[in-house]
Amino acid sequence: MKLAFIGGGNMAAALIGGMVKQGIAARDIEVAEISPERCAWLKQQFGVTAGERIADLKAADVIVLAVKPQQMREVLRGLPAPRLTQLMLSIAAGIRAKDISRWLGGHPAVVRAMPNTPSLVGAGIAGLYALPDVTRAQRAAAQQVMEAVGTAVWVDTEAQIDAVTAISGSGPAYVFYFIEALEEAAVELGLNPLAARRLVLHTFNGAARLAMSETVSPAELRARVTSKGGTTEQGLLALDQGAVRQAIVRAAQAAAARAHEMGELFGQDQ
Ligand SMILES: NC(=O)C1=CN([C@@H]2O[C@H](COP(=O)(O)OP(=O)(O)OC[C@H]3O[C@@H](n4cnc5c(N)ncnc54)[C@H](O)[C@@H]3O)[C@@H](O)[C@H]2O)C=CC1
Ligand SMILES: O=C(O)[C@@H]1CCC=N1
Repeated sequence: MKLAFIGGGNMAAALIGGMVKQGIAARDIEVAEISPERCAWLKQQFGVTAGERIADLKAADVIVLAVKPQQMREVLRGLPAPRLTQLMLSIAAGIRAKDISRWLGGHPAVVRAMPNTPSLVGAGIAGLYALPDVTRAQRAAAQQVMEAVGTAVWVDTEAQIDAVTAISGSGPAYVFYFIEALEEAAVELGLNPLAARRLVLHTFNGAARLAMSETVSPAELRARVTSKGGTTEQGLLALDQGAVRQAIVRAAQAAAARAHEMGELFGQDQ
């Protein structure tokens, strides 16, 4: 499968890096990226072709739209739309499939994907949504692209892509935030920064792996750590006093609301 990326920023690099690591040939990936420095970095890092534009866009089986939501309209309006028939796979937050289709002169083959940056290490999770006229083969191609770097799940309504954006698209940032905070605490408690990082990262990795391997709920796993009258109980009490659970729920709600808002703001024609 030949892939053309439009935009070679952070998320595109996570996808491309993950694909190359999984054995997808770098010669099958071409990137259109307006920053010459970024092009040089992409070439050097992954061995892919990168330049201001894609020499033969028609030759790509899938075109991955990986620019910022606010750039999408202008970028799509600049494509030779009537000559393009292949699948457009947009990873942009908020931007609706029908807007992408309209900006491409009524292009029917649009799939929205919401990946995340752990794709770089083959541990991504992506949500997928297809316009009704997307063929079975095109749906399979979209899924294949995302599964090259992790797992993919189809959602039934486009609004659910905003939810996926808030949970797993933005999610790694919430996790990194928690990691940063726990590392800070470790250092304040007297551990050296190197030891702090190792303890925290292994704790996250171990807890995530345990949760994925067990059939019991995270709540049950938490209960198994929490000895009556012990240390964890005091730690969790402080989290509850700080309303951390509610803050996490609010964070996801705020991210989903912004995804919806970006769709409204950047999906308009002027
Ligand atoms: N960063 C993340 O974790 C995730 C990002 N996304 C989506 O991916 C898209 C890209 O996000 P990031 O990679 O984070 O942003 P970014 O700013 O790192 O990447 C955007 C890239 O597009 C390039 N660009 C701008 N105009 C262009 C044009 N006309 N032609 C070619 N390249 C152009 C920029 O130079 C930049 O390198 C966004 O729509 C975002 O919503 C989706 C899931 C996760
Ligand atoms: O922050 C953003 O808008 C993008 C979408 C999901 C993750 N990053």
